[in-house]
Amino acid sequence: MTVATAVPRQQNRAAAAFEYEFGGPIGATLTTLALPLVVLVLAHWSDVGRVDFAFLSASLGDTTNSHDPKPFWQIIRQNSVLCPRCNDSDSVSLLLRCALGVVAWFLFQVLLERFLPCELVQGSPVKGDAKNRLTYRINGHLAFWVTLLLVHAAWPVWDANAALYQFTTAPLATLYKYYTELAFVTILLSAMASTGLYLDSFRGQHKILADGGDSGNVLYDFFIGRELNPRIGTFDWKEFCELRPGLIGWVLLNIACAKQQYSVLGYVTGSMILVNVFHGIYVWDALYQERAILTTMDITTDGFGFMLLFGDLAWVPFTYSLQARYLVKHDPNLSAVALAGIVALHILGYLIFRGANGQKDAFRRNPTDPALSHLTFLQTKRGTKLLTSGWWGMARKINYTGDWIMGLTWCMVCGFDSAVPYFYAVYFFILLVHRSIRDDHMCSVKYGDDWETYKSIVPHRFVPGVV
Ligand SMILES: NC(=O)C1=CN([C@@H]2O[C@H](COP(=O)(O)OP(=O)(O)OC[C@H]3O[C@@H](n4cnc5c(N)ncnc54)[C@H](OP(=O)(O)O)[C@@H]3O)[C@@H](O)[C@H]2O)C=CC1
Ligand SMILES: CC(C)=CCC[C@@H](C)[C@H]1CC=C2C3=C(CC[C@@]21C)[C@@]1(C)CC[C@H](O)C(C)(C)[C@@H]1CC3
Repeated sequence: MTVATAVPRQQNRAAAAFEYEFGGPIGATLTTLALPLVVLVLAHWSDVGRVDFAFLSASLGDTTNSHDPKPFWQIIRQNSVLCPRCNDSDSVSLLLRCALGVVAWFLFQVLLERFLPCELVQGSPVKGDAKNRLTYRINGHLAFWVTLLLVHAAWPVWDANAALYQFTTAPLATLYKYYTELAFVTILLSAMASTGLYLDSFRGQHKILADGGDSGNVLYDFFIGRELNPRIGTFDWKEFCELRPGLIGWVLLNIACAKQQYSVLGYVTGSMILVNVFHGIYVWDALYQERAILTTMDITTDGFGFMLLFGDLAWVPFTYSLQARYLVKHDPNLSAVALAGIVALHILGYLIFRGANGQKDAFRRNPTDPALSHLTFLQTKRGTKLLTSGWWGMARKINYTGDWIMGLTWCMVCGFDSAVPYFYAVYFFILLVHRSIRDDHMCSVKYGDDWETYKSIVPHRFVPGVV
């Protein structure tokens, strides 16, 4: 059987047009402009608890917004720093305080990454070159716990003897109060950082470009990312941004929402506790398994551009915490039986997610691991093996299915009174289907006919025997 030799795009560009994704330059540009607005509109909708366009009309945003300061769009419309008639000193100082807070948060996580004890782990061969492997500092799990400890202990000491919900007046409630403004500032700084990384990828010949990030179109390359592994010394921008400030910030925003709910209702609801536990487990798992990210497509294949940087720093913390923000003022009053059923479904999703990702990561790290000796695989011309039994014999992307089931339970725990919390389930479904198509294409290029053989052995993508 002859195997088609995949020719990297650069060598092949002269022969064929560049293979754009995400709708090419126009799609990438529209996405770049639209996503930040989606973050801010979702922050408003989760606060008012419904799909609401009043802030677009003459009437300002929801006047029942109990938290102060005003929602972002009211600042925009009322002499904010972005308006020529700016004379509201409050909005200027607020946005500046938020900018300082976001930068301080990022640098705090950098310090933890740099100075906490770490394990040095080799990444996958860069673009398949076995002689070129990067070293990563793995200490995200420790950074997670050190952050939570400091955030809750560095201010008035949290009285461990107090009832579970007798929170101190820690600044987490402030974090919630400035949520929308923090999102706006984070988006702005992400765009600035993306621009810097984009321009930096033109400096020096040592830069290794991602296959998909060198189209020559400035708008597309800015979105998708030119450089594969942007680094400052041993500091890896892509791995750091994907796992630290955004994920850990997400947990802090959730806790801030729980504290805010307590200050509004006088107690924390079962749904709010569950959302914090579900999301906390998800982030903890990602950091506990930090090394597993080194074999994912974001690290091995995708460039680091606005999409990933904005996704890591703004989209994840401020969109993934929507359920917690919604629950601050909207208690679905779910019964214990309903909550127990949601917990059972979440456990099922987690077992599939962790089982599949853990099996593939262990197999990639050591295919001869005795614990995996019961599994069958396809030896490919590329040199790597493809699992054809176990989780990866059931469906080609069963890890996505487990992840989506967990995401669905995050929505369900908010009840069924509003569509707003279900944004995540819809968005995530679209993202995972699109991602599976991208990965299928990349594996087809990597493995040629062997990938077709694998697909004949494992014909279904998400649900065994179904789809
Ligand atoms: N919460 C969120 O927003 C998101 C979560 N995720 C989650 O991240 C996790 C990782 O997903 P993702 O990064 O997309 O990549 P995957 O973990 O799905 O890995 C895909 C790669 O695995 C390898 N592979 C594919 N099939 C096999 C097989 N049968 N045996 C061995 N290796 C195989 C291939 O790489 P190679 O052969 O070159 O090693 C392929 O490119 C998923 O659980 C997903 O749900 C992902 C995106 C967003
Ligand atoms: C719409 C938009 C801005 C898209 C950008 C996509 C990013 C939000 C996601 C791309 C891949 C991601 C991963 C995770 C979070 C979302 C992004 C950045 C992840 C860190 C979540 C936790 C998981 O355990 C994970 C480590 C497997 C996962 C890696 C991919």
